[in-house]
Amino acid sequence: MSTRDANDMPIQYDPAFTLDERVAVYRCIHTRRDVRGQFRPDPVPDEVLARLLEAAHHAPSVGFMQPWDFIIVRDPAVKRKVHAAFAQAHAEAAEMFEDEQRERYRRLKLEGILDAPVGICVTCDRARAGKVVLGRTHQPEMDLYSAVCAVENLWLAARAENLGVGWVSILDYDALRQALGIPPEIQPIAYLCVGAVTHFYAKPELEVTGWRRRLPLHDLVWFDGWHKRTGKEPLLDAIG
Ligand SMILES: Cc1cc2c(cc1C)N(C[C@H](O)[C@H](O)[C@H](O)COP(=O)(O)O)c1[nH]c(=O)[nH]c(=O)c1N2
Repeated sequence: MSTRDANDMPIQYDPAFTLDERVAVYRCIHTRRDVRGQFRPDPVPDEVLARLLEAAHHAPSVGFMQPWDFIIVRDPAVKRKVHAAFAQAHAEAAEMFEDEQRERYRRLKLEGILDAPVGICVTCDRARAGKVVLGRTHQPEMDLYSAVCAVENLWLAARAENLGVGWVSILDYDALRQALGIPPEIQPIAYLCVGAVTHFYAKPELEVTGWRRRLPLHDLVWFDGWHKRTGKEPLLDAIG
């Protein structure tokens, strides 16, 4: 079998996923969880961390911009700075909810910054590929979305490595910049707590605690236009 196309471009030699591989990919997607309170202190070996970063670095990016950097946080003193930034934002956030919901918010565990053996901050260098970027000409925020794609790749790879990841976004960007020495022109995207876990929950914690339920996919699918559906589409039956 040729490994080059008619234009001499290299092609994938064995492109089809086997059934087992396909099952594994979907299992990874469906069992990935946001982990907050179940971290174990065991260090994450460098070769595993390297695989997670490779996975992140192979995410799609607008114009192949690869706008990300990855700050690895292991020093407890640095983690404490990030945690202080979280505590400040968390207190402010609680005030934004009303009455009974505020109390419920306060009871939620929403980060594992000090418990997780590693933190990874994913950032976005918005100027990395110059002023005019292929694919970003009309949607300037595409570089930010690209960095988020890297986060998701890392999150899924971590699940496949049996590691938990928790995204902490209850953080003021400038406070996070200060804690990690991130220059002002670099946009922090995600602070991720990463590590081995005691267990993965079967469902999102926000679902189990009654904060919010998973919406039926059936109600979110439309055809050939916003909010168009006859109700007889076989795809909707297939979704269930
Ligand atoms: C952009 C973004 C930002 C955050 C999150 C996610 C994403 C995508 N999530 C996790 C979020 O609550 C979680 O993904 C959903 O509740 C669904 O649960 P599973 O991820 O399926 O376990 C999250 N969780 C948390 O405890 N503290 C946080 O600050 C955040 N921030």
